Amino acid sequence: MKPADHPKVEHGRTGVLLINLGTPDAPEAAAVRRYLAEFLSDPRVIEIPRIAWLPILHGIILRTRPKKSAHAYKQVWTEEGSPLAAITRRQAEALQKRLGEDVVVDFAMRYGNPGIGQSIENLAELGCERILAAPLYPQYCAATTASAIDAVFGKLASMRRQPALRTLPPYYDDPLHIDALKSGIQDQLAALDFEPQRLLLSFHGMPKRTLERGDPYHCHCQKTARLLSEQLKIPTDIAFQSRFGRAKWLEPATDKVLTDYPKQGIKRIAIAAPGFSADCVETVEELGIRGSETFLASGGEAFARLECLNDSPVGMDMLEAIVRRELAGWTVES
Ligand SMILES: C=CC1=C(C)c2cc3[nH]c(cc4nc(cc5[nH]c(cc1n2)c(C)c5CCC(=O)O)C(CCC(=O)O)=C4C)c(C)c3C=C
Ligand SMILES: [Fe+2]
Ligand SMILES: [Fe+2]
Repeated sequence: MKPADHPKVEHGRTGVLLINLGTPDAPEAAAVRRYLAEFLSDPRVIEIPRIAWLPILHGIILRTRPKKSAHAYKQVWTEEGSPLAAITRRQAEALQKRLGEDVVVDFAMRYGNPGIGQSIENLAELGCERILAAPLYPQYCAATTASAIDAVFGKLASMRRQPALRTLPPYYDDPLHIDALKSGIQDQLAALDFEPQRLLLSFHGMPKRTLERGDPYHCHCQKTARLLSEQLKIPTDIAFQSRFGRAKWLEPATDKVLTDYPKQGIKRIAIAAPGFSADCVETVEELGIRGSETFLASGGEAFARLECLNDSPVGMDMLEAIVRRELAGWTVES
């Protein structure tokens, strides 16, 4: 939201900045290349010494991947743009309505547009002297959460008049989050009148060495999955998707699990992605299109991809509650 679009400019206000990963501006190779160049140059994402990584990135990856990824984005693109951008915008609009005019809610993307720096400037221009930066990643990961927060602090480092800052902690095991996931899954299964033999919880993968170096992401994913499966009456499994590069990634890999299920007599499954607060190319295309094809080609018979919490009422109830909790003592009552 630009300052001019917002009705009131006052001082002493509070801003909430919802942050997600980011997405290309268009489903075309050139736009995907710009986005991937920024994303994959981030040392929080690729932890290989720059001198070794940059020639691979520019010499190989950015020459081959944009075309392939653009094909995936084309299949999921909507009238409102990339699903991730459209849903994050709707989440910000819905939260703005719920929090009222004392708070200014905006959203930003770690890579691509709207950028974190510009969004913080806009909030400051609107008179926000206190900002809650809320990376919408339930599980903490240095590649996602820390990178987003680094960018927030990086912007503040360039400001003469800094706002006060709070950051939303990870909410992977928050009962409000587990409850919302449970309702989202149960409601969708009921609407589809579908009883899966197995529910696969697919999280975005990470190189295995990040776990060995102490990143809590893997533990956070395991805990979300365990708490959720304790609440549901369906047998669940966990898997990690979206492998990238040659290093060993967290296992088991989602595509391997989907190939193996039918061999074990598991032919009716649902798949959910509780590591994503909004549907995106990784859930709609990788799970919903390619994952379904893999499972059915391996002998599976029925496959349902369940949507993320997105801006659903249960998802927004949860987001409103965890945001209000962090704003306590600022301007809105918790
Ligand atoms: C939810 C948490 C995420 C983690 C952890 C994560 C790690 C991670 N990702 C890559 C490489 C790629 N990820 C891509 C897309 C993508 N990743 C996440 C989230 C996490 N990534 C989201 C929400 C998205 C979707 C963006 C969208 O526009 O819809 C992509 C781009 C798509 C593609 O080309 O396949 C890449 C590349 C690495 C290397 C990594 C950990 C180090
Ligand atoms: Fe990713
Ligand atoms: Fe992917």
